[in-house]
Amino acid sequence: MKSKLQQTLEKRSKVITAELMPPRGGSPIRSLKIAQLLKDKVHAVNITDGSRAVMRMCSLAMSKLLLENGIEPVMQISCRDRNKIALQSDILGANALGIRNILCITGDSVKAGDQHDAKAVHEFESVRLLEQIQAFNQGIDPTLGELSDKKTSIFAGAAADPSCKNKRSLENRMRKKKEAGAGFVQTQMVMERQNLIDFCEQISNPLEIPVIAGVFLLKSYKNALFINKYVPGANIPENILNRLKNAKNPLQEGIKIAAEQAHDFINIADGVHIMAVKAEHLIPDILEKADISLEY
Ligand SMILES: NC(=O)C1=CN([C@@H]2O[C@H](COP(=O)(O)OP(=O)(O)OC[C@H]3O[C@@H](n4cnc5c(N)ncnc54)[C@H](O)[C@@H]3O)[C@@H](O)[C@H]2O)C=CC1
Ligand SMILES: Nc1nc(=O)c2c([nH]1)NC[C@@H]1CN(c3ccc(C(=O)N[C@@H](CCC(=O)O)C(=O)O)cc3)CN21
Repeated sequence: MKSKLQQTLEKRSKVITAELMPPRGGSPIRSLKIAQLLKDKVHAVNITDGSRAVMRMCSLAMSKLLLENGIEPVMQISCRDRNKIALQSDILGANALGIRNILCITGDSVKAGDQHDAKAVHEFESVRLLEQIQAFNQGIDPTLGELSDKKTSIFAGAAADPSCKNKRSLENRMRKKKEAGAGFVQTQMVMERQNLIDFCEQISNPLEIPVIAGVFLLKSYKNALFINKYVPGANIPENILNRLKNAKNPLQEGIKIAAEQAHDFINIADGVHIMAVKAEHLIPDILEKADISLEY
């Protein structure tokens, strides 16, 4: 059975996804309460895997907990923390647990995080991870020819940054991801609409790969400066920084900016992915202000 995300993209309807960071502790209760708020507002909830190289509960466990609560997960897998045997076993385990969507990413350097002495593995990068999922979906065993206990059925996605200056390298990398089986692209937070338009027109549309555009809630001017400094690939421009700096209520201004972007980007791309770190409860408000919903 195909995931809701895959089915929606295949029938060319717009998708809405939201990002949820797993808990920093042993209890999922708080995160699940937030997930409940998103339940009927998005097609799927994306669970990060040690994003920014900061420790959190594993994406596999949190994705399974979402499934148990009737919410479709997109499990992120980063290649930073596990060798290929561990990555392979997590893919098989995710499939067995009913997780149908996996977002494959290379993973930020441990230097981006708060445990700089952690060992980075990086045996695979995003394209090799996608190739591995494609092989499992075809029933191919890494050493024995054929998987003895059935193939997997995973809808794999990739990340991309439409603001990447080197368009040729962006296109080459995207083509490799498509060839490796990527069925969708989730973008880095988009701050300049023209970058998204160019990416869709020049790269993703010709490759026939659907794009879910990243929208990131900036909670304040200080938060935007933090994101620019600590999130690799983030580049929040002057005009947005100034809006936050001059706003009487910066959080409301951030919600307004995110809503404007979501409203705009959903018509450029195939959907939007809303990220609101430590403020996921505000996602329904952003969607309402953007005037978009599941039936958009
Ligand atoms: N090892 C290799 O074989 C190769 C490595 N590279 C380099 O490795 C690095 C990683 O490249 P890729 O695997 O293409 O990166 P990736 O597939 O993990 O991510 C692509 C871009 O998406 C953004 N991103 C990261 N995490 C994201 C998330 N959770 N949601 C949305 N967007 C996110 C980042 O801006 C990133 O640059 C790059 O610097 C690339 O030039 C490039 C070619 C080959
Ligand atoms: N390179 C890259 N790595 C990522 O992990 C990533 C992206 N890009 N782009 C899309 C989203 C954005 N991500 C983010 C962005 C910000 C925080 C962050 O600010 N985390 C702080 C919390 C700050 C707060 O309290 O608001 C932290 O301490 O973890 C975490 C993940 C994860 N994703």
